[in-house]
Amino acid sequence: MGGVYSSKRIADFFAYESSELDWCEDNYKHSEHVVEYFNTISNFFFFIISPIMLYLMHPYAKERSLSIHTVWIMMIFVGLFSAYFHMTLSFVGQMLDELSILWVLAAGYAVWFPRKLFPSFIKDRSTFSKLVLLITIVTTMLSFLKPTVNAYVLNCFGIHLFYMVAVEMRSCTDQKVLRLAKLSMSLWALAVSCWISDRFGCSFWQRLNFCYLHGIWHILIVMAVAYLSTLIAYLDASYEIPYSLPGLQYWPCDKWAVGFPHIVLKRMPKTQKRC
Ligand SMILES: CCCCCCCC/C=C\CCCCCCCC(=O)N[C@@H](CO)[C@H](O)/C=C/CCCCCCCCCCCCC
Ligand SMILES: [Ca+2]
Ligand SMILES: [Zn+2]
Repeated sequence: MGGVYSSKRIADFFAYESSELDWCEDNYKHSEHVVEYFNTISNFFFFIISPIMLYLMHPYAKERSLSIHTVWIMMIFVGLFSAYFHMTLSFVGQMLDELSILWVLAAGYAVWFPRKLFPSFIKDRSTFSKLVLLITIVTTMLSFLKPTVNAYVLNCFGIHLFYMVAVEMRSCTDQKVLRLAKLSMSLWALAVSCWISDRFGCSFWQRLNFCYLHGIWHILIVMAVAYLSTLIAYLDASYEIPYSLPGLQYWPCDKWAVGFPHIVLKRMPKTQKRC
């Protein structure tokens, strides 16, 4: 590790195009200060969707635990670092982008990983969260060893989440929940196809003069996370706070085919106890 990094100055790690990664979109096409213009501005969706999700999740987080808000607060930083990365294609940008994704995944696992799936030596969520923290710190350090593999490792978490949802849905009969699961899985599959196609099929897309698949991935993945996090939060609420009678609804209108999914608590026990 020392051999790779020691001969470089700090400024080199911040330099434009110092990352080994370069996405399919043409560099400096629209601005001399922004390397990949569409890939940069497509992160705008993180700044729109994150506050909406924070707002929609609030009644559930208030009842369950306010630490749940960490996930969508950290997603704002993912958008920020991702925009910085595509603006500069710098090594620091790449690491900030990838490590912020790692830490948001860690936050998600710490707050939502089902208790019934905890390893047998773990008794409560607080111990599980400490274990997640330890693994995340070690993984953060390992990520500097071979930065080019980081993105593939991160995508493996997507596969794990997909698998967990598929297993959970096998015993589910609620049509609203099944629909949400199908939507999140389809969005994720579409997003990953765009990511892979941009990475490995660039010459084909260049011939078609359409090099925007990575930007489209940004938009689809943030939507997939919005759908998935609500689904997981709903399953969590059904196990952990069943007395609050959680239900699923779409915002702004439940009858529309598309919208932001969120949890409604039909009974607010904490408030009732005080009366
Ligand atoms: C029980 C656990 C619940 C955990 C829920 C938490 C979900 C939040 C997870 C991840 C956030 C993803 C953010 C994507 C950021 C995009 C930035 C980006 O484009 N970076 C690229 C470089 O520009 C980089 O190459 C991308 C690397 C791959 C990242 C893969 C992330 C996995 C996302 C999992 C999404 C859920 C899929 C739903 C399945 C049903
Ligand atoms: Ca490029
Ligand atoms: Zn990106």
